Amino acid sequence: MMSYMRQIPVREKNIVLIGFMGVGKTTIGQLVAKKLYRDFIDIDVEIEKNEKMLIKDIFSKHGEKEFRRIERETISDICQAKRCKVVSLGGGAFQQEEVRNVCLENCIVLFLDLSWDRWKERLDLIIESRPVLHNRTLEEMQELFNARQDAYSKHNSRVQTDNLVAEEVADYIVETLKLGWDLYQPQKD
Ligand SMILES: Nc1ncnc2c1ncn2[C@@H]1O[C@H](COP(=O)(O)OP(=O)(O)OP(=O)(O)O)[C@@H](O)[C@H]1O
Ligand SMILES: O=C(O)C1=C[C@@H](O)[C@@H](O)[C@H](O)C1
Ligand SMILES: [Mg+2]
Repeated sequence: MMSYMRQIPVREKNIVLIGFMGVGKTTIGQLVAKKLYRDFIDIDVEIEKNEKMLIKDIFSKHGEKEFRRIERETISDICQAKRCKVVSLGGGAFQQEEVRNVCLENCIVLFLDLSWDRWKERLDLIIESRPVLHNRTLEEMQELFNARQDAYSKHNSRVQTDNLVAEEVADYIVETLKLGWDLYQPQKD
């Protein structure tokens, strides 16, 4: 018997924002959702709601490995079960192959790209609530930033955000969507 792949129509696909911590996934995701009249889901917020704990407390009480398990399952469930959402991932989520696969198979994955020099200027805004940055020197943060770029390169489209405020990035995304995406199909792992 023939089996058919269940195809999700492009306009119903969730839009997933990826990129390093602090590039603006949460801020811009909220704006894009509003402009497209879609619901917004922030995976970090979802995890904190479900676990009734702050992420930094999950890290300190249960460790990063357990956080990554919860993160992977949360993303997998949402990306397969939901449609028409704007979803912002946490900055480390795309390091996991299973997360990359479920997002790229079911959603439109959009990479928010920010240069290291611009990122450094945001450090004070985010450091307190991002346990992954704690106890790291600036050089070690840069190593992490560089090491993660390979995973972020698996996307359907990229926005360079260095010279744009959040509202401008969101407008750019919405305009591009209206005009029709120029989507790449990244190589599978
Ligand atoms: N385009 C932008 N220009 C200037 N500041 C921005 C921009 N986007 C976000 N910010 C600021 O940078 C900080 C981090 O943004 P945000 O929390 O949205 O990042 P994130 O990518 O969701 O991080 P994480 O991966 O840790 O969840 C916030 O204080 C936000 O106001
Ligand atoms: O980049 C990371 O590894 C993280 C980013 C945040 O969004 C949170 O998901 C958590 O603090 C880990
Ligand atoms: Mg965020």
